[in-house]
Amino acid sequence: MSMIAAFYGGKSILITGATGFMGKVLIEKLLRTSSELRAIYVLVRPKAGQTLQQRVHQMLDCKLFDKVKEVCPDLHAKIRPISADLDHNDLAIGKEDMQELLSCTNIVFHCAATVRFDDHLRHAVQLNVKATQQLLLMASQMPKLEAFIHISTAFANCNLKHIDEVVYPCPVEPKQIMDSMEWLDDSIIEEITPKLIGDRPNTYTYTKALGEMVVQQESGNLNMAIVRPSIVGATWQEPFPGWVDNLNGPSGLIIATGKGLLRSIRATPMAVADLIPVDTVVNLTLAVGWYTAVHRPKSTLIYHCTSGNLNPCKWGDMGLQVLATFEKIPLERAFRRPYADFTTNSITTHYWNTVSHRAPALIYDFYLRLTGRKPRFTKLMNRLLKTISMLEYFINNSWEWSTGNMEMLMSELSPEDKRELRSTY
Ligand SMILES: CCCCCCCCCCCCCCCCCCCC(=O)SCCNC(=O)CCNC(=O)[C@H](O)C(C)(C)COP(=O)(O)OP(=O)(O)OC[C@H]1O[C@@H](n2cnc3c(N)ncnc32)[C@H](O)[C@@H]1OP(=O)(O)O
Ligand SMILES: NC(=O)C1=CN([C@@H]2O[C@H](COP(=O)(O)OP(=O)(O)OC[C@H]3O[C@@H](n4cnc5c(N)ncnc54)[C@H](OP(=O)(O)O)[C@@H]3O)[C@@H](O)[C@H]2O)C=CC1
Repeated sequence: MSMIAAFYGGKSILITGATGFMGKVLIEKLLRTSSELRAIYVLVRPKAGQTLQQRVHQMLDCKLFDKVKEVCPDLHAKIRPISADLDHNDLAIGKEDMQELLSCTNIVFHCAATVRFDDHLRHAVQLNVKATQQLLLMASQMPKLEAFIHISTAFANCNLKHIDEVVYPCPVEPKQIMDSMEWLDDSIIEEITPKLIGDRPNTYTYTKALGEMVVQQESGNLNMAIVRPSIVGATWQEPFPGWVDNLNGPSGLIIATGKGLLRSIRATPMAVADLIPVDTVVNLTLAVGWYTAVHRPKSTLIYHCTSGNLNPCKWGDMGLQVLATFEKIPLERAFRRPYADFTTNSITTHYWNTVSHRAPALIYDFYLRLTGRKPRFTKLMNRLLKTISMLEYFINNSWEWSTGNMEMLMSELSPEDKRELRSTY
């Protein structure tokens, strides 16, 4: 058994964001490789009319957990759902649940966040800043806590071209931002949001940077680390290649290309596409948890989980690979033959959006109306173009992330654990 997997044996682990894309892969890896762990507490909010037990059962029923069920038949017993809602200042955790979390938790992985780029600043601050502060307060009352791992994003400081593994201060202190959200009304917050986020593209990257400042300022004596993944895509190898469960980041646009919906996108083909498979992010995150607990660094270390300076790929190459893949393995019921190209200026982008996106959607919806069916392509195309407008910033810029801490961590790993992590770089 790997040194890292053995470390988690007997441990009680608290995961926020467990029902999310990364959270599911984190749980799967822990259960598959450290089945001797004591318990995984998952903070889950009741959603879409489902109880948290129903949500957890539905989560464990997905294909991702097929392999785990072979090696960890009692996986349902290992998972302890805890009702919580990070939209509430007290996280809406019941008294008894809170007592158990405080008394038992050895490791915290804080993955929960709003990852929407267009979230209202009030909500983004609540989830990505205030909830982090609340969890740090909880962690400070955990006598058995060995490590608290905060998942941020490599784009928290995307307003810089070169980003080191340090926490960069934001112009306004997180406490002032959180306090102002208590009394400003939504319309005023909307008015001042552009000034507050400054040269960051959205509330997501801004509030992830604020969350890092809270970790730095309010972690006290906690044994902390921050992991900054870049653009997280489908699984590379574990538990099987190609698993993804959302349309975020590249996934939605790749599928839209395969369906023949996306025909052109404004991108800089020579810009670095810093993509990282979700299982690599999880492997690094578990290694960070182990290293932080065992070696107890003197300060909060930040680890860039990025590929750009170790195994660079350009958007142009990625686009060609996407098209070649769909040539070989076409998606079912495609709207058109997959073909897409990059545009590099606003005029050609506007032209191709009209000719290749809006017009065909209008024509097809007209046909659907004529044949008595509900039109839907114009709405879908508008959403796709809105998504692209949000993502364009990230595919027309390049960043350089230092990876000293990540490479130091790799040097501390056993050959077996190193192989798991190096499989991607
Ligand atoms: C030349 C060849 C080209 C080949 C193509 C390859 C191009 C790849 C480009 C990849 C670019 C990737 C850049 C990513 C950068 C991320 C950087 C930061 C990473 C992080 O740290 S956080 C994780 C990333 N976060 C996100 O990606 C969130 C971004 N999304 C949003 O913020 C919202 O989805 C958005 C964009 C504001 C849209 O909101 P909204 O209109 O409200 O839509 P919903 O999200 O509610 O979804 C409504 C509806 O649409 C479906 N949907 C969502 N996304 C997509 C999509 N990308 N494509 C198609 N359809 C999509 C969704 O399923 C919903 O459907 P319903 O049926 O449920 O209504
Ligand atoms: N995906 C990516 O490309 C990248 C992600 N990251 C970071 O990784 C982490 C996980 O991201 P990812 O898995 O993609 O995100 P997802 O959107 O897939 O998951 C977000 C998780 O947070 C939970 N959550 C959201 N709001 C609440 C709430 N009010 N109360 C309780 N839980 C809540 C969600 O629960 P529910 O299921 O109930 O909605 C879900 O489990 C985030 O911190 C993100 O910033 C960093 C870099 C890249």
